[in-house]
Amino acid sequence: MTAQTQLAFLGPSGTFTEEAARVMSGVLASDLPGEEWVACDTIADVLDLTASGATAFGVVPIENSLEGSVNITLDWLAHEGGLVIAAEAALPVSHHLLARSGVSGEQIEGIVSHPQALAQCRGYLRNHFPGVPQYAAESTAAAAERVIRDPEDLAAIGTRLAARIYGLEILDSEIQDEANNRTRFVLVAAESRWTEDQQREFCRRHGSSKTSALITLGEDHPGALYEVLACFARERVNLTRIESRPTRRGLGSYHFFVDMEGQWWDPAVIRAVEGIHETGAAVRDLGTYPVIA
Ligand SMILES: O=C(O)C(=O)Cc1ccccc1
Repeated sequence: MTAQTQLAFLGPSGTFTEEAARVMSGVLASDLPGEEWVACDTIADVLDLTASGATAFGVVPIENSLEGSVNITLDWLAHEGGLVIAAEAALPVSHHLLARSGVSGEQIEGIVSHPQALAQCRGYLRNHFPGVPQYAAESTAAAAERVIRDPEDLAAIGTRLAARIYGLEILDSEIQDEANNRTRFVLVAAESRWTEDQQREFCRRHGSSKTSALITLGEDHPGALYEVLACFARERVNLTRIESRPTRRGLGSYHFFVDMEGQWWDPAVIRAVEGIHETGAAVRDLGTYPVIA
């Protein structure tokens, strides 16, 4: 099996990320490798494997409508480098409470899940399981696996599919605090193999496109961010998201993730990027890609 046929995702089987990968492979069809999918233990493992070329693509969560950014993903993209976004899908996320068969709600000694899932059910857990300890897992399906083998009577928050795969019962369903809970997932590929030509072809075949960039301001001065944003405004490039993350160079030092409508090679985007460089800021292309769901 070569890397060209492999897709890495946050596993084990039964995660939301796997669901997103399945939706992406349905839409992208022959453009995605169908032969071998690799379940990884952590988001960082998915990104490492894909950046190293061991797998052709990776799928990870990047943002949730209730909890905001998945910082591990953003920080990896900023600090490790070598990956670009090849596609995006935003999917509804419903959480369920899963326990071993025969274990009732009153017996639950702890709740385990991915931190984003615990956070998205914060109100429910406060009302129904006050004082019950919560444990973080690398994914919702890893949490379901833990419920099977842990000597304590734990419950996991996870997908219906995880309940089936791991033989757990659904104690309660749709327990997320907001009905309209959505998560954005991204398909990533190594920058060295996912060239601009491939990005152009992918967008041509799969429609609407969006561009992500990482902006690092130059020397600190009043209006530095304003000057950068003015470049987009001047060229009428519409931003759909701006998110700051620490650069790790000390308190008060940030870089900015920006999503925009349009393509990296559009004349207006090219002019905006040139203008940003003139302000002393650095801009890194994180990919132009189709939004498929
Ligand atoms: O843990 C999972 O199943 C994931 O795919 C990560 C995640 C967790 C919570 C909401 C969306 C994605």
